[in-house]
Amino acid sequence: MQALGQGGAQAASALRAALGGAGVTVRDAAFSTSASASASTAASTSASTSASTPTAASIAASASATGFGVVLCGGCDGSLLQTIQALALNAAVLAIDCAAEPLSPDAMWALLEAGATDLLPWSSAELCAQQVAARLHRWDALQKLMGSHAVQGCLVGDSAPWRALVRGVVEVAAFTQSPVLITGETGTGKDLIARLIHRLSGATGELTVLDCTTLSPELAGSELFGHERGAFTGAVSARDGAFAMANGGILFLDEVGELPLPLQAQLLRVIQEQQYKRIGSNQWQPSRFRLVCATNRDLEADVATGAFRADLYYRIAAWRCRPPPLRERQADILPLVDHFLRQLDPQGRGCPLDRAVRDYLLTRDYKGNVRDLRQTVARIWYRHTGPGPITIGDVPPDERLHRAPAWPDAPFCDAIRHAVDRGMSLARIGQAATDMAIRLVLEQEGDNNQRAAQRLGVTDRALQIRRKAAREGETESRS
Ligand SMILES: Nc1ncnc2c1ncn2[C@@H]1O[C@H](COP(=O)(O)OP(=O)(O)OP(=O)(O)O)[C@@H](O)[C@H]1O
Repeated sequence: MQALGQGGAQAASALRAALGGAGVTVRDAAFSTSASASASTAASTSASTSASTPTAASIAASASATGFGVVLCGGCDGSLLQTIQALALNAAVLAIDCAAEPLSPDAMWALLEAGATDLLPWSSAELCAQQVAARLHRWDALQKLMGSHAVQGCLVGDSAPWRALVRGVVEVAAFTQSPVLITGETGTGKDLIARLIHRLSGATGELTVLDCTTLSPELAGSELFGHERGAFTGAVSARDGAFAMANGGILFLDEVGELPLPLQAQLLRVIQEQQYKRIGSNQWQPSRFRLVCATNRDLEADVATGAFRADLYYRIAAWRCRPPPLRERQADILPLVDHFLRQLDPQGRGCPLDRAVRDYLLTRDYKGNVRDLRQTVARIWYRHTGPGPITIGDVPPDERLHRAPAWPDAPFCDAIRHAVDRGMSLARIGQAATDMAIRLVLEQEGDNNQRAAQRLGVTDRALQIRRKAAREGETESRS
């Protein structure tokens, strides 16, 4: 372990040189030296994200594309966490622990929570460079895939929770062979995600989809295992089952939570042994498939009650993902509306919406999530005729029942009444409402100032100033 201290700049410089040897292009090498003995050294891959703090020496370097950062940490303090937070807004950040004493687990978690994507211990410049290079190349490949038509053309959405989900899905699909369990409410895109996993997995075989709700006990065996001719009455010819069809590809078990217990046992055996027998045959047939399952049930609760086998659950849930419901990613509503309108338009151009329709679509409650939104858009589109934007009159009469209640609504009035009764001034009430709105939107947008400002209808700079004032206000009230 090399302590950075006063040698921080040299260590960063050695790493920078070694990164060149490991195939990473260092784009910028602006140093600012450490002010303290236990200096942190920050290396960022993007010139625009180079940052130095009073306790950090920094270099800026570049992997290949933009958007990667490497931060050498000689300790962990508030200013370093702020540096990482700032870098993480625009870059995937790799932190390297170069402290004389290894960072404590709490400090490591703090770095990850501040936005570091990964954390490595410092060993030597050469080994670190290889580790950094491997991660940057992976992140670069991941970023390219995320921007590819295969992903962008099918999964619409740019909100922070949606992007985090897609990043995880793309990574597990393209770089592992892990089974995937997709859980989530109806209409959140589980089926689309399964199809995306198949496209990115590099599997040569087909995507075989089996809806477990349609598996009747009488037919399930044949559906899964296939049968020989004459195996039972009505088996006039031999037939392949799902395990045969999925060989070399992906078996997608939709609504896996509905699988009856006896079939769960049979499925487990096939997964473990990677072979099966057709009904009416004694011969084992090999089948290698990747398993992707989806359900809107709480399978862990089903395991607890015994409705779902624990051993099967841990087999199918090696990697889990949960597409968030639409209410947790409202920023995706209008892009989805636009996508569906272009799909509906025979010319593929889509159609603008007037403000009232936009507001209606943004505030409506979508119990069926994206499917519900798509159907709503289709119903409005079919009523629309002639040139010009879609107007509020195009919303079908029965749809209007879903209109969100007028705002400010009763809970809002109650909250204000409560504040007034407690003797709050107008200025204090206004400030609290503004601070709350900012906090909520920043949470939803993963602390991205630019997107939050856009949603709140203020400039980037204005939001930064407000946030700074709020932080200063908090510090004052604490002291
Ligand atoms: N991110 C998205 N981008 C574009 N279309 C989407 C997206 N998410 C869902 N959809 C569309 O919404 C509809 C429902 O999606 P999907 O069938 O994948 O949901 P699901 O979660 O599998 O639903 P269920 O649990 O009811 O089977 C589909 O028409 C799908 O194309």
